[in-house]
Amino acid sequence: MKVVENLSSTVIVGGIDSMSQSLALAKKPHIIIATPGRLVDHLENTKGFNLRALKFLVMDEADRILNMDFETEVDKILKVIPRDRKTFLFSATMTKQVQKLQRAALKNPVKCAVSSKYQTVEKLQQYYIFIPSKFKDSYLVYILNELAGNSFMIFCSTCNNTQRTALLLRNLGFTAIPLHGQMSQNKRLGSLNKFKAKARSILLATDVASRGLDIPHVDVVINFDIPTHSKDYIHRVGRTARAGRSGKSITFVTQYDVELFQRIEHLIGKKLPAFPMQEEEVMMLTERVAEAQRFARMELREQGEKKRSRNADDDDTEEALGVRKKVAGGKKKKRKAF
Ligand SMILES: Nc1ncnc2c1ncn2[C@@H]1O[C@H](COP(=O)(O)OP(=O)(O)OP(=O)(O)O)[C@@H](O)[C@H]1O
Repeated sequence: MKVVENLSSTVIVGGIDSMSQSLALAKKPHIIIATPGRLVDHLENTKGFNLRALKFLVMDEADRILNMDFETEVDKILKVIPRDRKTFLFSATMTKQVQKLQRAALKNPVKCAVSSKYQTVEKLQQYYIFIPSKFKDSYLVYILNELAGNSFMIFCSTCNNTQRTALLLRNLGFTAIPLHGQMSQNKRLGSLNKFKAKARSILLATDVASRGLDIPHVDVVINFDIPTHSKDYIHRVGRTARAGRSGKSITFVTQYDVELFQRIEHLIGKKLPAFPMQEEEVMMLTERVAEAQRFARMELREQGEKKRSRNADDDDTEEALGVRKKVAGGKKKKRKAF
């Protein structure tokens, strides 16, 4: 209780404004919320800043932080904080590898779990579709039309595919916006805010958005590219059906993804039903989709060239040049366009 009463300030250390962060840290805040890399940067470069008085270390999404991706950063942080502290690890999925957990340097650890196996919430209706890889885009458009009126998060495996798919959908009149690691912090926040404010109904993202985002109005999660690590499935579908609400998830399974999908079903201990579809209706979309694919490729190329020539990050599809107009005859079409 004493700790809570004494809390006077919190600093969030993320993004790139290092100077204002340094000023905030100089005021000796009680709570610092940071990514490991940014924290190490301040520990090494911000005069007078240290963590010698630290009492509590909290790792949210701990399995990710203890992963080898953050090895150097976490090791550096653990070296400069007191051994005598309380450490809390949180995550919907936790690594079983003792070796990794040992890295958090726990003493007499206590584990609290809401379930002994990985479970998704009851109000989440989970489906899969088994389709040929070459028709993925057409099936996506079909599903978006079928479930029109909902808010969607669509997960792709690469930044490039996220950007391409966003352009494709925009060319077809959907209000889609991308979010991925090749976008600047400002652009990412911009995308997120437009989606949060319901100004855009489709957020396309890499796994950068699979954890931690709490946007209550997400109705449907689509795994357009199946997650390679099955635990990521749990985090991705957890973006919908939050806090007692209901939601849907649809996982695209192509001829190349069967094994990964079986691993997901094994992990969640469930056999998923197929999402009902009218194949003939999907096939009727292929021509329009092929045209939009062609323009999306052109836009992607134009954006790449613009970026190279200006060396700027021009990564928001909303700034795509006039190619979209050529598809839509200069007018922005409404959703459920066909
Ligand atoms: N006890 C509660 N009663 C009602 N709503 C709650 C309660 N606890 C949390 N919530 C709400 O549930 C939502 C999800 O909470 P939170 O983002 O903390 O979950 P989480 O476990 O960190 O999720 P994840 O790590 O998967 O992103 C939030 O909108 C939060 O306000």
